[in-house]
Amino acid sequence: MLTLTLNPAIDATVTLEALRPGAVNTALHTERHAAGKGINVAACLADWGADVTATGLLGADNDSIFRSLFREKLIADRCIRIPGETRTNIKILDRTSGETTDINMPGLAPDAGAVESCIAEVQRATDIAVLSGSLPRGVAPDIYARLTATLAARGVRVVADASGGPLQALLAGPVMPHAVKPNRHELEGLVGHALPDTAALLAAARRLVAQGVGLVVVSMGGEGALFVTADAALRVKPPSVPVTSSVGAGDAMVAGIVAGLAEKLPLPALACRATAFAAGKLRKTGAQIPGRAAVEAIAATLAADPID
Ligand SMILES: Nc1ncnc2c1ncn2[C@@H]1O[C@H](COP(=O)(O)OP(=O)(O)OP(=O)(O)O)[C@@H](O)[C@H]1O
Ligand SMILES: O=P(O)(O)OC[C@@]1(O)O[C@H](CO)[C@@H](O)[C@@H]1O
Repeated sequence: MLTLTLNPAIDATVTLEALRPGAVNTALHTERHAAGKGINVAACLADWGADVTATGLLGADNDSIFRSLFREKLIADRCIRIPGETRTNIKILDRTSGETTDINMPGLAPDAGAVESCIAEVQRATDIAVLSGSLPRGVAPDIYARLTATLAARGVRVVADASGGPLQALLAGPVMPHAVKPNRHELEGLVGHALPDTAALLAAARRLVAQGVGLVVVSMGGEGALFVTADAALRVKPPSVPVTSSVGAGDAMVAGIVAGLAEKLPLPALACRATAFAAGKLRKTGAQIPGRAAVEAIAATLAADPID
């Protein structure tokens, strides 16, 4: 399996006792991780034991943290290097409220040649390709739609985790992805209005399925996720686990979906596995899951309940 991250990031996580805007805040602790949505998915899949390739666009001037991650987790590095530094995104963890504040930078502006080289790397995918995250400046919003058309024509299943214009363009495109994982906010952005309850989220997910998306997973943070196909709609409530950082929980869930699809799991088992991947990640900062046995143990405690 292969993941694409056109706009990766180094996540600088800053832990504070309590965030006070407008004041001098003294950090308790800081950590830096190689990240970005597709890189996070690759890291979780590698922890699961999957054979995974990461491609995307990395700034050549600060790629050592990514090289270390790829080496440590045995992820095949097919990322294109471009001049400059990969962006650093700030993640502020407030210990008192438990909330995270994200400050995401725009990232590098790659030239057309680098994007084309990256597109060529994506075409090496053989089974499942994960297209994740925002696009760097200057990249056309229909890139995920175009990639999906060429990948699907070769029988590669596309799993997409996008938002805004790239998600709109993907779902307006001629070929639907195999699976998408919008969070509540991303789905609201797509349909253009609030989705205040489960019934509204389910109706929006069903419209995407009717359009041809095989599996729509709507993630709802601490409220769990909906898993919707043409045949079934399930809800999985997350286990109650201590949350160190929810950054990348959605990416861990995407990794769990991919692992489930790769093994052709029936929908209830796939839904529990994806939720277990996310729960396993929550204990740690950075995209990582605790390993196969621990994730399977979490999944065994979960239930996928039909909804309608
Ligand atoms: N506070 C939490 N408590 C329990 N489970 C959580 C919590 N936050 C997230 N999860 C689990 O992780 C899944 C994905 O989370 P979420 O909906 O926040 O994804 P996301 O918005 O895509 O996240 P990100 O962009 O940070 O990766 C949820 O469906 C749930 O199973
Ligand atoms: O700019 P994007 O691609 O939307 O989001 C980037 C990002 O917030 O997503 C990951 C968490 O999902 C982080 O590792 C990273 O900083």
